[in-house]
Amino acid sequence: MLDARLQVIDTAAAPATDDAPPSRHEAEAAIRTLIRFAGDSPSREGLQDTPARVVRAYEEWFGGYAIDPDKLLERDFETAGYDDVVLLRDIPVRSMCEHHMAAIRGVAHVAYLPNERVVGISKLARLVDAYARRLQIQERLTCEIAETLDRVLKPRGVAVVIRATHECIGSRGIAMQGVGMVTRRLVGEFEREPWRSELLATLAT
Ligand SMILES: Nc1nc2c(ncn2[C@@H]2O[C@H](COP(=O)(O)OP(=O)(O)OP(=O)(O)O)[C@@H](O)[C@H]2O)c(=O)[nH]1
Ligand SMILES: [Zn+2]
Repeated sequence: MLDARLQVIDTAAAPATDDAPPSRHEAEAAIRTLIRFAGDSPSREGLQDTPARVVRAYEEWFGGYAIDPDKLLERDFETAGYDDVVLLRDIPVRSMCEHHMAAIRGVAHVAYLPNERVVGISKLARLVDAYARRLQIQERLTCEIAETLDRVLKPRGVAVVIRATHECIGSRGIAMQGVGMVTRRLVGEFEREPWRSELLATLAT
């Protein structure tokens, strides 16, 4: 009995390393701390369920860590002779900036030049989402999408362009709404003419 009690106390007191995933209980306690930091009371009726809701929301916003992006591209198909650009436009980007944990919202355009194999277009949108739903800077998000598609599918070229607004600029700090950031990563034949100009012209329309 005493041993069991000591064990519980020991576990609770065990120092968590920075990288170890916390329990749900610890995550909810952290939200209660932030509510108090904001100046409100976590025991107030309207806030009582908020820590559990926020933790559930985190599981959605950061669900990308549980996804293996390579696996998304595992199933491919023959091109059936198609060798021109495949471009999926306006894929919604819902991410979080790693500096402020504030929302990044925008769209991604993902293009590739097939090399005998193509993937289902939903997989391109899933690939964007898998990397977006992590703590990100826009530059890394852009590169990770392009490099994964290049490495796994091995097409002749890959291009990823992201246009997004950052809530950390819109609602705090410099507090400027509507400032857009554009990033792009061109790989393989898209780095060179004629595909480079063709792609950029297509995206401008
Ligand atoms: N390059 C890049 N910067 C980003 C991104 N998201 C946010 N930032 C910037 O990251 C920077 C962090 O700079 P710090 O000076 O450490 O943070 P801060 O004091 O909150 O900066 P301010 O936002 O200028 O008040 C800020 O300039 C943000 O605008 C991103 O995706 N890419
Ligand atoms: Zn930020």
